[in-house]
Amino acid sequence: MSGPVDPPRCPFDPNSLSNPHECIVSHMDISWTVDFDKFVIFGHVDYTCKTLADKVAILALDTSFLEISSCSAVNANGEDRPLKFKLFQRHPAFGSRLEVSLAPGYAPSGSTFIVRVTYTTTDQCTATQWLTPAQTVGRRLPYLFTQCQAIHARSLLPCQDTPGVKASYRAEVKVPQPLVALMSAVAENKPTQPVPSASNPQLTLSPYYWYQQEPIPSYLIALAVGNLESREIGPRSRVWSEPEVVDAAAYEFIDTELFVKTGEDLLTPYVWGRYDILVLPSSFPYGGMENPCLTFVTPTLLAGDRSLVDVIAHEASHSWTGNLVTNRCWEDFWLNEGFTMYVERKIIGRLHGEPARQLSAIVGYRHLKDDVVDHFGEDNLLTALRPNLKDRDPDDAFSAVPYEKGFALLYYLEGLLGGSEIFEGYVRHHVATFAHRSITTGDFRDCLFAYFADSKNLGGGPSATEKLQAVDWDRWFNAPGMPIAGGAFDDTLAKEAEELAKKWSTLATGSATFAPSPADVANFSATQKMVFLDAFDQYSPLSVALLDKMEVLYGWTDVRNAEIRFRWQMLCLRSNRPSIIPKVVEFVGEQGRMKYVRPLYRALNKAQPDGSKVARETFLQLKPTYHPIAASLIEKDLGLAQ
Ligand SMILES: CC/C=C\C/C=C\C[C@@H](O)/C=C/C=C/C=C\[C@@H](O)CCCC(=O)O
Ligand SMILES: [Zn+2]
Repeated sequence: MSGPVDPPRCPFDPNSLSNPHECIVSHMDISWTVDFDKFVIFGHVDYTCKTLADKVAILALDTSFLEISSCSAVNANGEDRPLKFKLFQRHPAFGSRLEVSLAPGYAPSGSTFIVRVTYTTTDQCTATQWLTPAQTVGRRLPYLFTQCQAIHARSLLPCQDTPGVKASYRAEVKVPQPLVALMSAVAENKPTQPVPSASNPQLTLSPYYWYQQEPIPSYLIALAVGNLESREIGPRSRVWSEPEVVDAAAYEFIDTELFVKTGEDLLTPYVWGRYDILVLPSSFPYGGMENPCLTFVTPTLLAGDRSLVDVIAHEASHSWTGNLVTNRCWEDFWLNEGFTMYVERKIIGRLHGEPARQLSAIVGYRHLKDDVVDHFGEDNLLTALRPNLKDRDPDDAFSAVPYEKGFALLYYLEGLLGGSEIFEGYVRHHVATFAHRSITTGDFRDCLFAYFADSKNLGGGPSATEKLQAVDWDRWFNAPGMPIAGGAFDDTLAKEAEELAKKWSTLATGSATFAPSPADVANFSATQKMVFLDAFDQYSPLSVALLDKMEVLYGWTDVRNAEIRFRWQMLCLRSNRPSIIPKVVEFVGEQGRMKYVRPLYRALNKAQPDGSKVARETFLQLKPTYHPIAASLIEKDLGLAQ
């Protein structure tokens, strides 16, 4: 371990310590063994590299909490010869730069060569969560899954951990029988020969082979190992999960092909071959993760009535925006998520009509307001569409901003430039132009200007170019706070729910003649119920007596839809309704999706009289069950860590 604490950075990515501007990795051959006795993955990776300059002396890779055993150069016959390497002192957020010395004269500009790094993960690695059998649904076998976005891939394998670099990969993964290994790639049909484990004579290892032929950024490398079974749900789709939930998952996600097909109709052909879904154990920290060929999702989507499948529309949309056209660094994350929200809502519009697209945008705008106004604060520079992430862990900046402010910008441009159909053509052009590339916000803007340069007049008045020149781009990209335009959506489907909330709030003042009954919400869709619960944000907190009455009439507490359950619990916490506390403790104990657990812990922490004590005690007890990313962020939210 040597070198400065402030090591050299990638010139186009403040969150990477690698050197792809000098020496770029274009392919990785991964060879891993998964060891559930020691909770480590060990093996080696062969990197196919190309030098982009003369006299390049090193290949620099990102690592985080990895133990590096050796580095070597591999020749065409597969023989390797040792190379010197240096692991830098750890940077607190970005890990340890690994410098592999290339022999002098070894790599003149443009030459390609293979470097092998042999290593093992450790118990501090943040990309992996190892679950004991007791933490799985079946309670019989252990489970491992990875989550690499944003900068956790470096704790799974040494890599150029920047979305600005894309590489294909092949993998051989050995796992103990009878576990199954899945990756973000297409399975390779090879005869598999089980082998005895070198460290545990009782174990036999099964090898699994995967190939991702499309170059992808490191954050899309994914692995899951567990007792996994699948059901076919479409011509290119299977759903995978533990056997106990696989039929429920197949029921919930049966419409998956509709989303992928609509994405193709809107954009360009689907390039990834498979679109499979893996339903993870309940500690999975996100709603979904767009790992190519194999979307990872939380089991909180299993509402039993397909009411939360918009997340699949979202993850499928990433097949184009994010996975094919990728943000160059995490400061441009809105290009991934804003575009994906736009495409997701176009899919919703095509399948369920324009009012449904508008309703989804209304829910999203409210979510943005919660994060910008109530959580981060309107002056917080992290609420800029393009935040400065120098020396910042991207996880600390995560919010609804790149999603919903990004959507707001695109929706605003849609209105400015001739409406939904015309703008759809531009989004298709954006995807076709930038496919397989990693782009910046500047690339986006240049392409937009170029596409509309020929459109003289869209709907009267100034030309498209004049309209685009008048946009305050600097404010859109760099100013904190709510978007400078947007928020005005068609409320055909939201009105009734918002009016119902208003009636309840007038009950609070004692001036109303309104007599609520279960019939009020009987015909509401799940999304309308969300709008209803969200709408109370604009009114004073309801009394506990009124919430008790609402509970009796509408029965929110035991609802299975996690979005509704979450909103109801937040509403009750805001009013310090004591009977909700055990329900909140139960909910944060049965799943670890950050979208729910983080705001719930924060609200519990503020609840009177002793919410803060309950929040801290509950968290400390549940911490070992949470994903490392979730545990570390909740710890900061509760003021238990910096
Ligand atoms: C402006 C924000 C700047 C940087 C953030 C960069 C990366 C974010 C990173 O920390 C990880 C994000 C992972 C997201 C995965 C899935 C989400 O789409 C899930 C959304 C929430 C949910 O539905 O549970
Ligand atoms: Zn997304």
